[in-house]
Amino acid sequence: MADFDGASQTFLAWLQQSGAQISPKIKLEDLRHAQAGRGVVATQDIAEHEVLFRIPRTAILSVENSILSTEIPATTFESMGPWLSLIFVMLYEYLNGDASNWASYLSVLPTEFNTLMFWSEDELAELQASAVRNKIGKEEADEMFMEQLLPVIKEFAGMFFAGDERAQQKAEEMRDECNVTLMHNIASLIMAYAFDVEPASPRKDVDEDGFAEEEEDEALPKGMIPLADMLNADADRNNARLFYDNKYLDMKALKPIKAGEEIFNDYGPLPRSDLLRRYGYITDNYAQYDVVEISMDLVTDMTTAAGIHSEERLEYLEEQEITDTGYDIFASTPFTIQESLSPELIILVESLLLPQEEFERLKSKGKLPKPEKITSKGAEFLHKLIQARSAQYTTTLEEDAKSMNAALPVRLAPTKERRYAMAKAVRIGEKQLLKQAEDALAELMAREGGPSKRQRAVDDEGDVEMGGVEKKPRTST
Ligand SMILES: C[S@@+](CC[C@H](N)C(=O)[O-])C[C@H]1O[C@@H](n2cnc3c(N)ncnc32)[C@H](O)[C@@H]1O
Repeated sequence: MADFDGASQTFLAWLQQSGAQISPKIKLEDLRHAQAGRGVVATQDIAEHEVLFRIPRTAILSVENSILSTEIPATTFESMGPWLSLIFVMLYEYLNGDASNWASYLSVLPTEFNTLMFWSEDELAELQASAVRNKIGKEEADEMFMEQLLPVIKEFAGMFFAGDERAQQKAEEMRDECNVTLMHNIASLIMAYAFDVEPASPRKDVDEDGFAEEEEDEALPKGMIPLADMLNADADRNNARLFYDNKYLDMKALKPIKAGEEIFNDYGPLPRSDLLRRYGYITDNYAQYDVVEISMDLVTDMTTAAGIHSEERLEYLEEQEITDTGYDIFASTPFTIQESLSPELIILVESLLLPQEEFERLKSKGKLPKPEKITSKGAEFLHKLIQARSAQYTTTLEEDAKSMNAALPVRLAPTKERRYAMAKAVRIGEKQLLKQAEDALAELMAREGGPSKRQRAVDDEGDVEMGGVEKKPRTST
């Protein structure tokens, strides 16, 4: 406890010496009793728009501020991209130990994680058929470290190991398991802590609210922003946000905050599966963003079994940017097919069900079936598809509900039990979405007069112009 609080105090003192201004109305709190590490808490009432702390850009742990950027060509960083470049720089700072400018900051960052990357096989198995299991990316990261990071470390070994005469040998030793683990730890830190840092001079490509396109955010340099990254998050409890200025970054209150309340940043509208993958925790407040994915492989199996698979039609749908590796069902309240079912999936199914003549007619006009008009055949097929997706999970929703252990709150359970419980909450959320979709489709079929009784004739009003599909963003991969 003393070490933990001592490290917090040393960190805050270092940050202030580095030019940060921290409001006396906040403190860094030990929230380990709630499995939330450190967090920032108000010690006095705070008004809306009040600045909670101000961090100079020079204190950001980034490529730009690292000594490596003065010694290593910009093209090397460009070829590595923002993520790998920051791993490279953080690795350098970690290996520098107490000599690093950021040593006091690095010592308050965790060395153990609950993110999916670090789960054992039996823990991951509790997620059952959740698509998030295919998005952990451990092997891809290993490959990136070996094929892109190690060659750069070797090339600049003299600089990276600060003139050590064993520099080349040390660069070779970066392949060792303990060093690869360190790379994974740093990558995990970046995933849960780093910010996409807006440049000092404002960009032209932001919208009226100051937000950039997602692809442009991806190209932004990543940086570790001390203290800004000590804020936890909990879906709709967000009460603070970081504002980018020329020389400083200001964390400001978005609403009045009472003394004793925790200060929360916004990690985004993440489904609980993704929250677990990136941040290693979940809360019920994120259930509103839950998603279940139906893979294209399953769609292909089912369309083949139904005798409606058509390469020619899939090619056309690919040209129209309808096909994907998977299709999401989103949470909605109240649940509706239109809000929750991926329009691309509906278009795909309806296109494969069309009589050839009808398909040819649409194709010749560059059109697609309308996603808001589901035929009875379409509903019947989607219903079967959803049942098949549910069957991919090894237990049913009812079985999960029966074995729910209410005795111990998730946040207090020992690590393994907590991971099991978090995985179970994720898979239950996904199964609930499937059940809601199944029920809504069954209702639609009943309304339409039973399976296949009525098939909508596609006319000119029944199709959409190219590009007329409003896409919801897929969950990140
Ligand atoms: C940006 S950091 C926040 C600071 C972190 N609590 C610490 O001690 O370093 C993100 C990490 O904080 C934890 N976290 C954030 N919000 C949380 C919450 N509402 N409940 C539990 N843990 C949370 C998770 O471990 C997450 O990966």
